[in-house]
Amino acid sequence: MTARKALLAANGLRKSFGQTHALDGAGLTIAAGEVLAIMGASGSGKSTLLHCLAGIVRPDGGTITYDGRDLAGMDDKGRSALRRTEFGFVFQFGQLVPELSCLENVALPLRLTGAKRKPAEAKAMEWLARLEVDNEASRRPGDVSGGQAQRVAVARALVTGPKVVFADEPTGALDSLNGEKVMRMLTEAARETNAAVVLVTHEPRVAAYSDREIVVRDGRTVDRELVA
Ligand SMILES: Nc1ncnc2c1ncn2[C@@H]1O[C@H](COP(=O)(O)OP(=O)(O)OP(=O)(O)O)[C@@H](O)[C@H]1O
Repeated sequence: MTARKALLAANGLRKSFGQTHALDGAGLTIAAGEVLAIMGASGSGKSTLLHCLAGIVRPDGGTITYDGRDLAGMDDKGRSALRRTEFGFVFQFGQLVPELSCLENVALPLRLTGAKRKPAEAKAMEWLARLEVDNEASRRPGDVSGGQAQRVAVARALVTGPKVVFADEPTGALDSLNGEKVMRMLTEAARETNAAVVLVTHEPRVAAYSDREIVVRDGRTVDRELVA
């Protein structure tokens, strides 16, 4: 457990899909700026836990508090506003809009919160440069490599200055060299901006970029240090 104040805290989370109990009492805390890895076997409930924490899925039971607010009890509108303004997302595949250029993709979250095109694209360009993909700015996601596309996705997740970045197997489709580069850049940028990162992965090498690891087993969470 961390001694720092929790930014995001979940307790006793339960979520079922029909007869499947995906979450069965899961809980965790994450502090501002902390990088937390959620590990566990396939089907153990990692993604469901991340989706609940990010306000994408509403749990059947349990509590989620984000920055003093009751996230689990918020309506769809409140949760979607929170996702737009406070959270960033990096998934394994498909999060970039194929019809837009890499630059337009990174500028999009800013445009959705009302920014004008020029300042949004200027800021997007800064983030593309930071992730070393500014040369791909005018290309479409389908015309760049998988590793480059994932770095564009990281730029898009961070451009709004989120408090929490949710990353679900962000390196799952990459070879190990590109995976390490994405992880290094994601965690460095998050640390510089004091964003917390909730990282779902089954790869120890990816989890090694975190400050702390928890393991999900049959829908329950266990601190890695307590696992034999
Ligand atoms: N939308 C859904 N409908 C039905 N069952 C679901 C749904 N989402 C998850 N499940 C089930 O809930 C359980 C937990 O799934 P979850 O995706 O959270 O596991 P995971 O640990 O992320 O797995 P993986 O590492 O394979 O992605 C699994 O048995 C899964 O089949």
